[in-house]
Amino acid sequence: MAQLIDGKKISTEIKEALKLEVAQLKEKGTDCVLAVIQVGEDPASKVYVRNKKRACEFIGIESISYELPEETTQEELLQIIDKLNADSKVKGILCQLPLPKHINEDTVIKRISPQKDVDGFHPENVGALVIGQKGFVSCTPFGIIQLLKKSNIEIDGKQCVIVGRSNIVGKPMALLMLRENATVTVCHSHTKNLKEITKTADILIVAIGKPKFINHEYVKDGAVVIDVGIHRQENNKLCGDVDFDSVLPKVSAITPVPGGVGPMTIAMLMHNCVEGSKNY
Ligand SMILES: Nc1nc(=O)c2c([nH]1)NC[C@@H]1CN(c3ccc(C(=O)N[C@@H](CCC(=O)O)C(=O)O)cc3)C=[N+]21
Repeated sequence: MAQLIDGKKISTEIKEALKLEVAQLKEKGTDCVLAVIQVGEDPASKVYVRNKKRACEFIGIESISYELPEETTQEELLQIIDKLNADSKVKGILCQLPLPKHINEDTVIKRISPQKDVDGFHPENVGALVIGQKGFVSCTPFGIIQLLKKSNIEIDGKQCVIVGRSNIVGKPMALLMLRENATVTVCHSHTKNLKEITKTADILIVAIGKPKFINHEYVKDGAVVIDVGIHRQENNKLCGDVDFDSVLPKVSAITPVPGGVGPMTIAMLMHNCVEGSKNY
């Protein structure tokens, strides 16, 4: 029987530990304050932002939200970021992606102070990850490492295949798995013979943004499968990039959607906020 990797449960344990830590920080006079900026009306973003605020409330992190209209100019957004950078009370700044097309995401990410960049998207934090220095690590890949460790899944020496090479998941994921001594292969839209490569994976991490793309033909017997995708289907149910029912008989462990990677992303965001608050 395959092991179901319970992201909901593991994320709750992490949040409970953080709650204690935040209370201790408060006693010492340090408040954790997270600023969350959302521009426009993307419905999926709204759900995620709501979940983040809930997590903050649970842990005792104060969240300040900025819900800005779609027409907000880049200059206006940068001014808000400058103000938050300068506000010593604010320990973390998160600007929900994607941003409207008239705003340059790279410019916005760069403007957030690396010391408050709890998403780990700033080039300084990404660079720190590359060379193994301290810095904020992107929450989704960081959460996946925690899921594997807390599920007692060995990473050292294992063959890890990552499908997807985005800046926020695929690339940092590859670096983190490398740091854990896995042998890492990154596949993407130009990869030839994808199935043959994914079938070599002891640990297969899928972040491609296509519903149920990975079926049993892509998976080796006994593999561990981590599904980063999240899609709302016509019947209103959520599914991932992996065809869960198709691969289930083959895998030794797998993350469900929902209740797998998603809740861990939020838990690691909270972790980063608390870590960031300690630096003040
Ligand atoms: N600056 C920035 N930082 C992010 O971390 C960021 C972002 N932009 N843009 C979008 C992605 C996506 N993301 C998710 C967070 C929580 C769930 C989550 O809670 N998922 C639940 C279900 C949620 C639901 O009901 O729809 C689950 O999988 O169980 C999913 C996805 C954060 N992102």
